[in-house]
Amino acid sequence: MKPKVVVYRKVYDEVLERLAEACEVVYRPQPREADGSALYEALGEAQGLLGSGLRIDEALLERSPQLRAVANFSAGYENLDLEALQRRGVTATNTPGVLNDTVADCVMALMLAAGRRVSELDRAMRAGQWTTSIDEEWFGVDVHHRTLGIIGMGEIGQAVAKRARLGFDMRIVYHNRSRNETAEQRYEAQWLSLEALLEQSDYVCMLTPLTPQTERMIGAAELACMKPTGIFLNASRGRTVDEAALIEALRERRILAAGLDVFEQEPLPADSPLLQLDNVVCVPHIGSATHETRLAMQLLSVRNLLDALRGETPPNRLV
Ligand SMILES: NC(=O)C1=CN([C@@H]2O[C@H](COP(=O)(O)OP(=O)(O)OC[C@H]3O[C@@H](n4cnc5c(N)ncnc54)[C@H](OP(=O)(O)O)[C@@H]3O)[C@@H](O)[C@H]2O)C=CC1
Ligand SMILES: O=CC(=O)O
Repeated sequence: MKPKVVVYRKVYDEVLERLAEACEVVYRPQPREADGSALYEALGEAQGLLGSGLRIDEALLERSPQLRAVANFSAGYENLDLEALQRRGVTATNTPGVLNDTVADCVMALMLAAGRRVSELDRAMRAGQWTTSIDEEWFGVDVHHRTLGIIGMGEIGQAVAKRARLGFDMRIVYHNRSRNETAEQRYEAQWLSLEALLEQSDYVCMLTPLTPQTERMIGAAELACMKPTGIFLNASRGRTVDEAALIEALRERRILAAGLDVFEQEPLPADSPLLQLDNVVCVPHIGSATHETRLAMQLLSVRNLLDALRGETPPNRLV
């Protein structure tokens, strides 16, 4: 008998077709902000679960006694309670790697847009404000030859460092718990303490996973270490930053600008002060959101799930 697999997010047809070759597929796509309750009835007989973002913890596992494998199609996996999964012998996987270049492109877009004020000036033009030749009021700051500080020099961090070093002649500094020799050799990246990185960088980019150690790693004290001309970028998770402190620093112009792909609450509430600040460029968590990359992530999650259900070790096993 084919194992029953519940898919809880919208996926490409090709993904459903691939799954259906080996599994009985129950397709229950629900928006990311839904609480999962519409899914619960399908979970009773599920042996596999595929999607991203749903909190998978003891309470959900309690409802899914047959579950053997959980496949996240995302690099981040803070939605998974790995200890609970391990206790129950459920294999869990994510999809790192295939999205590195796409997320790094998005980080560069945020860096360029924040530095050169692309969104703000686009809004000004549309409002009919370009009436005379432009002066200093609309000038931005350079990206090339500046210092980029990457907090979390992992797979995506290195893809950002490559673009910044080889394409924009930037100096790369980074902060990890351990040294990244590849980044040091390939991109002349220099390890710094967090404080030194914040003090020396023109652009600071957050790219750690969300963990108990990185939650609110950037708060008022850290933002105060940044240059007043510094630009803060976040493509990790919103909760790695104290968003209220960031808003305050941007509002008071204690830092110059920010480029944000991720937010404490997603979707970002329409009344968020971030949306009122001209020195903020926001995009709605689109780091990996191209068709090619989303399909690659989903197909990798299918491979992970099928391997796990066959009793083989999947390429991206977490537990
Ligand atoms: N915006 C988006 O759409 C996307 C966002 N992401 C986010 O980016 C994150 C990173 O992805 P990826 O590059 O693949 O992950 P990696 O695991 O390859 O890299 C994470 C890096 O963070 C460092 N790190 C972890 N904990 C700490 C800490 N406490 N202090 C300092 N550094 C730390 C690690 O180094 P060390 O262990 O030495 O400390 C590692 O170098 C994901 O977890 C996800 O949250 C991912 C994809 C898309
Ligand atoms: O945020 C996206 C991810 O892949 O993680």
